[in-house]
Amino acid sequence: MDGTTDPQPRRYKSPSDLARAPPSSPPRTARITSTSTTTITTTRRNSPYLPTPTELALLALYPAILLFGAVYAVLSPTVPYPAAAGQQQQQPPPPPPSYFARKDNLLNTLFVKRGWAWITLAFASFVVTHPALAGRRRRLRLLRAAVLRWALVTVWWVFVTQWFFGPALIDRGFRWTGGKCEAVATVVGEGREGPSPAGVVKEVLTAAACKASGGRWSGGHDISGHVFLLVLGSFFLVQEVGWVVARWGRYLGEERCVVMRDGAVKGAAVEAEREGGGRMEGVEEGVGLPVLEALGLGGRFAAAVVGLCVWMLLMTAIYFHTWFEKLTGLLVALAGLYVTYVLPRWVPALRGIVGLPGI
Ligand SMILES: CCCCCCCC/C=C\CCCCCCCC(=O)SCCNC(=O)CCNC(=O)[C@H](O)C(C)(C)COP(=O)(O)O
Ligand SMILES: Nc1ncnc2c1ncn2[C@@H]1O[C@H](COP(=O)(O)O)[C@@H](OP(=O)(O)O)[C@H]1O
Repeated sequence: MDGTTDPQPRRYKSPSDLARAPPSSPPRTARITSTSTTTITTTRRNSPYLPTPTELALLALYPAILLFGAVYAVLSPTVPYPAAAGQQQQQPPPPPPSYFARKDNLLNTLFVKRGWAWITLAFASFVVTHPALAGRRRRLRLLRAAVLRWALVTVWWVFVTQWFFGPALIDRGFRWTGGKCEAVATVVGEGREGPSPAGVVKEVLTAAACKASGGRWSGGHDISGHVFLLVLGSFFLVQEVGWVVARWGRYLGEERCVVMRDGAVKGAAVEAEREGGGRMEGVEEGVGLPVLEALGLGGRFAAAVVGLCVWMLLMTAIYFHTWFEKLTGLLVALAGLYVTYVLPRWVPALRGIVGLPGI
């Protein structure tokens, strides 16, 4: 079809018409159609302020898993509900209803408890080996931005679970909501060991220190660290691997949109090409490859790590915490993901530093 001879009145807006619209306008579903004498490519314009439809569909899996776990825990006769309630009673806890309800299950001790190291390893093996990230100039630029995004999510993981200028945010949140370390049996440490009356409150600032001193961390809102880490880590890998492979193999007909410095809204690839970095020069083509092959070894390793995260998230959803603690774990992870992957789409200065995966 020749785009120059169109007797019909125009039913669509041109890219420049759409770009001129104020950035605060509601998410658009208009189609941008660019024509040449030989091909027509159609791209859906998405809001730069929100994840794309595919990203939203993937993100929706997380609350769906948490909801499924909560419903399963209520309906299953073998799962005591709420699972965390056992921690609040003096009696010995009931036997675990399944292997994965045990805190010492192998996947928990070897995978989740070292979760950030696994996620980092999967990410590193993908970015170092995947052919889509080849090409001299491209490689350096893409690697630098990818490592900066890794640093951003890693800082968020550190602040939330490990250290935030003192106790981590999870520990601070627990104390802000009235939580305390109660002595339950014996006091260990400070050179003495002996019985301590149950219920005595000890001045301890972190869950780990409380546990180490033989106390029980109780009374506050305990954001689920597992839900936080598993959501943050798995979606980080989905972003870093997914966009690179999807663009390389042209699996997705959708594009992330970005706000340019002049306020115009454009497809992310258009911006990259303008700056001379979007074309995959010197990069082996991935079009037509089955997805498993296109992922490469590093991508398959990352996919396996994502699979384990999803499985362990389901186990946490069924056997641990209250639904509200799991919900806050999810929200805190989503906040970090938004800042790393969506904020740069509408803040050009930030995009100039951390870039977008695959662009
Ligand atoms: C991306 C960088 C590219 C550089 C390439 C270099 C290549 C390096 C190759 C491999 C290095 C892999 C090791 C990287 C280390 C990165 C730093 C770490 O992640 S070390 C920390 C490991 N620890 C964890 O992962 C702990 C995870 N656990 C938790 O956060 C918590 O236990 C919990 C939140 C899951 C639960 O809390 P709890 O109180 O209930 O236990
Ligand atoms: N999927 C899972 N498998 C095993 N244990 C889990 C788990 N999810 C959460 N837990 C345990 O439940 C407790 C609270 O988890 P979190 O706050 O990280 O979500 C932690 O116990 P411990 O801290 O005693 O190991 C953690 O190990």
